[in-house]
Amino acid sequence: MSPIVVAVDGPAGSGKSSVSIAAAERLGYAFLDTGAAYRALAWLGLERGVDLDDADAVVALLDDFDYRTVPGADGTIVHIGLHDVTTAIREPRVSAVVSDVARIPAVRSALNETFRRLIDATQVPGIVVEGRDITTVVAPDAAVRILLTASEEVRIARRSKDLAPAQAATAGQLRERDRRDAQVVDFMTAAPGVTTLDSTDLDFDQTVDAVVALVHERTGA
Ligand SMILES: Nc1ncnc2c1ncn2[C@@H]1O[C@H](COP(=O)(O)OP(=O)(O)O)[C@@H](O)[C@H]1O
Ligand SMILES: Nc1ccn([C@@H]2O[C@H](COP(=O)(O)OP(=O)(O)O)[C@@H](O)[C@H]2O)c(=O)n1
Repeated sequence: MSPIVVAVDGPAGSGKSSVSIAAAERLGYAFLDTGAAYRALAWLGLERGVDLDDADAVVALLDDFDYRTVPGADGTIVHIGLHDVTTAIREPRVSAVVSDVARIPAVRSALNETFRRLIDATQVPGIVVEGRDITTVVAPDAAVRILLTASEEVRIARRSKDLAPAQAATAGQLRERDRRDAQVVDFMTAAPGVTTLDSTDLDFDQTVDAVVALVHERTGA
């Protein structure tokens, strides 16, 4: 049977990963972080010294992109081949170039196929899938579709808290990544049928509660 899909989109630092992981745990659902795959491909490109502005060269990386994920205690453990890249893909040097990889249409369609396969293979009743175009492109028929937002100021403050001072991403970097990503997919306005959840004035637990409540409301479960 197809799993219940909870699709969550939103800009950087809105809480998509952390809130989705906690909501999935409460619901007994699986969790899929689609951004991790874009980050892993960008990491591989950097590792191989590929010019990420060269779309053909980036697409060629897909032939040799042995992407594997395993659920971990704090989120997804990401491997490329035998390499554990879980931490490396979150580094600012990857955040700085991931949008270059994500803007290539052939990359998006290949990764979307992977995401749909992973969703179909879900062994539990549901899966929370988070990214930028899940409600609109990857799973537009999802039972629950949420746009998770928060003011830019709050998103930057939340994100800076996660990074070591030496790594602190500037407000400018986050703003620039959102600006470039928004040229490819619209994750700032809710598509028809998508519920906007603004977490600016909600704490973490309140945000998770709101997602779980919406899932119960929409699925009757
Ligand atoms: N409603 C909230 N209130 C306070 N902190 C939050 C809230 N939602 C998320 N956070 C925190 O903000 C940070 C960024 O969240 P994250 O899940 O990485 O965002 P995204 O995946 O959208 O980039 C994390 O430290 C997370 O724990
Ligand atoms: N569905 C998705 C998910 C991520 N992405 C790209 O992948 C990057 C990293 O996504 P992410 O979800 O890890 O980013 P954060 O919001 O966690 O910082 C984004 O900046 C986008 O360029 C995308 O294009 N489409």
